[in-house]
Amino acid sequence: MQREWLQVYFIMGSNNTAQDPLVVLEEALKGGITCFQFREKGKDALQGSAKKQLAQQMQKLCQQYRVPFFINDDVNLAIEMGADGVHVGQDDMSIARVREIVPADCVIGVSATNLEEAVQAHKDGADYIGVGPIFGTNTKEDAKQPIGTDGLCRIRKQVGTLPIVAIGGIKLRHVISLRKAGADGVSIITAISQAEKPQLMANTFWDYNQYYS
Ligand SMILES: Cc1ncc(COP(=O)(O)OP(=O)(O)O)c(N)n1
Ligand SMILES: Cc1ncsc1CCOP(=O)(O)O
Ligand SMILES: [Mg+2]
Repeated sequence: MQREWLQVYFIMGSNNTAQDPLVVLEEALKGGITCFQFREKGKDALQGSAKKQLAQQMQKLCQQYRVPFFINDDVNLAIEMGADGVHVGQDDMSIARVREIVPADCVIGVSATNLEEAVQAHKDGADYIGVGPIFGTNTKEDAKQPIGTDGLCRIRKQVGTLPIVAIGGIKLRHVISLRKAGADGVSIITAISQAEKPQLMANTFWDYNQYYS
């Protein structure tokens, strides 16, 4: 995995926008997102073939723009579709089991909500960790307490050069301080999926990251 993939890591499912999610994704891709995660869960989330169809359409768009396509939670769907990566949390399939069943080149991302989980995910061989929530978020109902930029800093000090993406309540104004605290990039749902102009917003996230890189 290239660390740069984590710079502007956009996540979305059909319920994160009032618009056509494919239109929003294409705008975000035009704006320069560096990775995309399909996260279809929560209220009114698509199931079965409807979920798979949307995933396939999104994967195709990502391929057109040469942006890696990851899947959240659903490791079997990721394998079936040949996704570039899969993201699992503390309550999802174990890293060891995921590693056993995915192809060798499939990236495995793991969530860490605190220092202990981060250190354990590093030991267990995660390719990157998603650290957060950093700030308060309304997007994830079961989100843990925000750990702030300080929490991120403490984790960076314990995991060496392991790639880290920060997540949770992230807006443009947070990018520089999160990069300074040791994140390789930011993971965003609402700030892009509900932006008036998703392309412009994605592009500004990209600019801020370039400023730091
Ligand atoms: C990049 C990234 N980081 C963290 C998460 C959260 O994963 P998880 O804790 O499993 O929660 P859900 O997203 O499944 O509700 C993520 N999806 N992506
Ligand atoms: C999936 C996830 N994991 C921790 S916070 C979060 C939600 C992030 O969404 P937003 O960028 O809208 O706060
Ligand atoms: Mg999960």
